Amino acid sequence: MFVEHPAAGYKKIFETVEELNEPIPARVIGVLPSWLGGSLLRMGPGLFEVGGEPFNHLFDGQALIHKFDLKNGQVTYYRKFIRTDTYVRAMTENRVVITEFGTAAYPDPCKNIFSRFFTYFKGIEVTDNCLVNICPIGEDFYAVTETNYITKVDPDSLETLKKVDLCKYVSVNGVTAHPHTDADGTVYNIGNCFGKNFSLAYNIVKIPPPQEDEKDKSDPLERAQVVLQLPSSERLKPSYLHSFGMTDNHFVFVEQPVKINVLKYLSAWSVRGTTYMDCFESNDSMGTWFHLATKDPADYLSSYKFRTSAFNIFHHINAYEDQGFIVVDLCTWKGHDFVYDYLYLANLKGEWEEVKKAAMRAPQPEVRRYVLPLDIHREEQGRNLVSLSYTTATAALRSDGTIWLEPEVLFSGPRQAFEFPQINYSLCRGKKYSFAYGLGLNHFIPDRIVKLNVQTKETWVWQEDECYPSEPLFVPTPAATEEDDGVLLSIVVKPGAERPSFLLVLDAVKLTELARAEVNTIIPVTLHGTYKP
Ligand SMILES: CCCCCCCCCCCCCCCC(=O)OC/C=C(C)/C=C/C=C(C)/C=C/C1=C(C)CCCC1(C)C
Ligand SMILES: [Fe+2]
Repeated sequence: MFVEHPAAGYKKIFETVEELNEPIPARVIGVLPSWLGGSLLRMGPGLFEVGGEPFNHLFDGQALIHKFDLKNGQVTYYRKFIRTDTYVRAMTENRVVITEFGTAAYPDPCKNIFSRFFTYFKGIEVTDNCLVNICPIGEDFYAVTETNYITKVDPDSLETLKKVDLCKYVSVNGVTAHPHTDADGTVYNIGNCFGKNFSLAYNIVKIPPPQEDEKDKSDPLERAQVVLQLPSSERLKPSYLHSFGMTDNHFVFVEQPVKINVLKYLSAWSVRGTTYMDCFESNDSMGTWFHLATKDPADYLSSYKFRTSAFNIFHHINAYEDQGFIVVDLCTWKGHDFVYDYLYLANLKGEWEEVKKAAMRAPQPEVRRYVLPLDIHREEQGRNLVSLSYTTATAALRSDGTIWLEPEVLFSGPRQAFEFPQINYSLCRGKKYSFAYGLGLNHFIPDRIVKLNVQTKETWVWQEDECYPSEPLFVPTPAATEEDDGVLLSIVVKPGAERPSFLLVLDAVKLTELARAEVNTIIPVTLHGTYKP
């Protein structure tokens, strides 16, 4: 049975806060591991209205960067708004100037009709509101959303350094906020590309790391290149993509039935009041397609046509190769109805009974394992090709040459999502693993931290009354010998408390609390982040 939230304290995580002029000290309760020194950096929305106009969607608020510094058992907290064009112009003109994900900008009412006409047809002003994640590329840190604009920030001072247009380096319209990084520092990402003559594709981008022996100080982005193009299931409608999978030798791309209508997108900007959200539509017949490619050399495995029933997919948990199979663990939402339709702030900030009612209609979450055979023979039609002893996931070749996948359910609860997944990334990326950590969403409200053993399905939970946590990041103990030897870091908001937010430090083995570092300010919802040792 899930926890009820009749006091609706979660509303507080969707409210505007001010940035800080300097880091503030936190009060530490409990004992921080002596080895835990570094910075937890996280991104999220921090300004939910401007000039009296509200931002409508969870992904519209202006990007706020947060930092908890941990050093010698002491903790400080700091936050700054990123000086994106979107933010600076909103502040200067005291209105929404650039259209956000679910909020449209209107022409300046103070300008005369001719100047308004020309601003209107000046073209697309794509948002640089980098509220989704902060990612290292080489020695640099970038705050990112999913457009072609990323913003370089100083991870110490939180100053905004520069706006970077990825289109200047590679052919993409945007990339995900979830790149993968190899052990040698190579960064991979994937993005939509609306090429010339409407040739649509998903492009995989590779950014090699700085070359140490050459004392290479050049910008790694200068060496970025598209290494592979994956085809789109529909000519003018690429699927929305939020993350992808990477094993030691393969890329996994899951093409979901949530589509971007490119014609609508390109014409949207001349239709007053249109937002990115208006350009999505569901394909109710394609189901979900899996695409595989080899990594080095990057090559699309076009003869494998993996299909399954419709689901939304935002977060890959992990993927790995085992005995000729690719195992893909995903946080799914059943059906083709778009989950983002349920993330308008008016819904999330409702009274508890309304929040529950709205979530009843939304797609239902499930953590699933899919298994893709790499070695397929024509004569094997109809029978299950998956021979891994530890999974019930199946794959069967059909007469039309496609391979139909059925998943193994790793975690399921009605309207109880295991989302914002994390793993021991440095040890387990692309490899067989046991543990995933996630944020528990109760009718979309984050109210617990969950650990899931993906092999046994055992779960562990941290939960406290009136507490609203965020994505838990795993930090390994130095020289750890076990996969879960480390801590989880999560920012928790407890609205009624004397100090209403804290950095929570959990022992990742059983999710027992080691320490919390409390601050005297509300910290609004954060989406993703990184730990900088
Ligand atoms: C932390 C708790 C939050 C509380 C509720 C959360 C519920 C979540 C349920 C599902 C999981 C969803 C995870 C999504 C995570 C996330 O961070 O998403 C943010 C995504 C954003 C801001 C995407 C922006 C994308 C844009 C602006 C895309 C623009 C484009 C098009 C639409 C088409 C043309 C190309 C282009 C410009 C890239
Ligand atoms: Fe995400």
